[in-house]
Amino acid sequence: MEPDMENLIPSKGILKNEELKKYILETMAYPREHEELKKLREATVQKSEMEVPVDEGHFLSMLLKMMNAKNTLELGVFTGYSLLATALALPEDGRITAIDIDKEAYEMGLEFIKNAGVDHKINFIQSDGLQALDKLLTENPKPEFDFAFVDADKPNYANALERLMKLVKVGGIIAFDNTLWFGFVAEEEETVPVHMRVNRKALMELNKQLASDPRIEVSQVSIGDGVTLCRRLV
Ligand SMILES: C[S@@+](CC[C@H](N)C(=O)[O-])C[C@H]1O[C@@H](n2cnc3c(N)ncnc32)[C@H](O)[C@@H]1O
Repeated sequence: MEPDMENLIPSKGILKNEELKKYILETMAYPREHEELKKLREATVQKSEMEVPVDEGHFLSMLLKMMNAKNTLELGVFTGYSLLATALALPEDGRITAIDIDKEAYEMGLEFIKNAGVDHKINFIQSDGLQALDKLLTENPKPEFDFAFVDADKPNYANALERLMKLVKVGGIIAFDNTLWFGFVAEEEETVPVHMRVNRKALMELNKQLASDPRIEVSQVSIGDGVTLCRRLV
């Protein structure tokens, strides 16, 4: 094995053409990025590059507005880039239940969410994701969410799906982030950095499962790191 295969951190996202990535960001994404999203992104870069890319933020915003989404859920908040993009897209009386095991990162981003004037839409729950979903199901077993964005631990995506099939309304959308995992889902395992193999395997299994699940309509969107939209049919 190559010595750097253990720790290699590949370029973010599935688009391998750096010039095209730059073109998309510079012509369309950055010019329309909300000022507080930009500040949040710049503050976050110093911590890690885990947030959704700018063009994906626009995509989520457009989708939420097209759906007239009002009540949404997010699993995996980090410093809150996708959360702030969602909060800005929802109407004044919109509501987001945001779950993350890590409160410190959320609190770092909260300053920008407050400056954007949308913090009143957010109910942050510090918890393990599946535990929080189980609690929500016990408290209110009726489906209540229009949209759920899943961006937490990848090996639990399939477990989250089963809970979200009960929490998201029929006709609502469950969106899974990173489903193309840097493009590694289409590469041989030996070429994948060792620390990225567990997630690759989990996401490949999930993609297979989603493709044949009759309870949902699916669309694999090749943006960012791959987003799979699942529309609940039954
Ligand atoms: C990729 S980041 C989310 C990025 C975020 N959507 C954004 O746009 O900035 C993944 C997050 O999932 C959280 N996470 C990981 N495992 C979790 C678990 N079991 N339960 C809840 N949150 C978890 C991590 O703490 C981390 O903040």
